[in-house]
Amino acid sequence: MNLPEIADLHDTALRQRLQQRLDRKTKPTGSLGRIESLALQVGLIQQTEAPKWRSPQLLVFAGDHGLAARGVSAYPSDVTWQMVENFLAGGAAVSVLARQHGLALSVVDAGVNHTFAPRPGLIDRKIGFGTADTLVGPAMSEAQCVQAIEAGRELVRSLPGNVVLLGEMGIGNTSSAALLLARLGGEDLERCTGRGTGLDDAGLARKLSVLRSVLTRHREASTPLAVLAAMGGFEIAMLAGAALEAAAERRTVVVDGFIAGAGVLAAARFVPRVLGYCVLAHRSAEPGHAALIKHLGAEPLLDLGLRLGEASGAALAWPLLVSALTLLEQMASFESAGVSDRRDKRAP
Ligand SMILES: O=C(O)c1ccc[n+]([C@@H]2O[C@H](COP(=O)([O-])O)[C@@H](O)[C@H]2O)c1
Ligand SMILES: Cc1cc2nc[nH]c2cc1C
Repeated sequence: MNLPEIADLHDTALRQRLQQRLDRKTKPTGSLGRIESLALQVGLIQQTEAPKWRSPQLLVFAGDHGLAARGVSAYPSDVTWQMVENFLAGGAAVSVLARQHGLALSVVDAGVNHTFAPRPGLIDRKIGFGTADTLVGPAMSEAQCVQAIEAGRELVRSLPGNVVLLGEMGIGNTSSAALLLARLGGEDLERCTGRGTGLDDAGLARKLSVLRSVLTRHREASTPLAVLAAMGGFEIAMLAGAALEAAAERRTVVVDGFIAGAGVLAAARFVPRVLGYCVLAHRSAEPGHAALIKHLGAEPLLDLGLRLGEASGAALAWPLLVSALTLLEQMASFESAGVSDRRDKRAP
């Protein structure tokens, strides 16, 4: 597989200049908290003291999962294609948020078990009509997995802009994400597995038992590609490819929730530097996300109890990303505003 080169972000001189620029703004040092580290990160990604957003692209990768037939989700697989129709018709949460924030929304058919009529906003990169049942064999062949990663890369290459917001849709994909986290992150499966779309206690116990058997079934899969092929999904592999290409092109990568994060974890097992380009939009209510966030090494922007997916958290976080760069650009400095930057020596 062809993997892209991703530059490191260790330009210490630029980091210092960005930090100085932030520190000269009319505010107590560091008082804009996470917004400041965000502006600094994006400045390093864009290699400038004056970063700007251009043509943000909201991408929702959709795919079906053979394992869904095992009762690991509260909803049937048909919801995947039905929600894709809803995204395109403008009625889903992400459609509303994309409209509200003026974000270009593309829905990518990575492998939904349905044939869609072509239309604007729908990108056909179908690898298959859903993955195979990972309990009986690999979800996809390694060749299909490479095809999905490369399709994600090629897709980003074809889009304008310097920031992508990545999300997904796929009934059963919290199972894939949990399995990837367990195997690629070395976490206990119990810590990685949650209720997804809303399983009850019995459903959660069934899901855990199915996933335990899947992990045993694929205990021999050792390379990141083998693991992703065995237990991933078409939409997850394609999202991983999109993240890799975006980082290689110095685009900022805004990562939605638990499943999108698992895609980025897989991407990081191929090229670790991808993580420096990622902004985690939010902390998902799916319990495995806490462990995943540790592996991704970044502090999420929002913590709203979201567990929807479809890039809705990324779209909700977007105004914060806009604010970070607008503040860096437009806030007055102590000098320009004539505000004293000396701390009061009388303070204890
Ligand atoms: O992004 C998240 O953190 C998240 C957490 C729980 C569920 N989801 C969404 O719910 C679907 C997967 O849930 P499940 O129960 O079918 O595995 C899929 O379409 C995801 O977009 C998403
Ligand atoms: C209705 C519904 C909408 C979703 N959006 C993302 N995952 C979803 C799962 C369900 C079930």
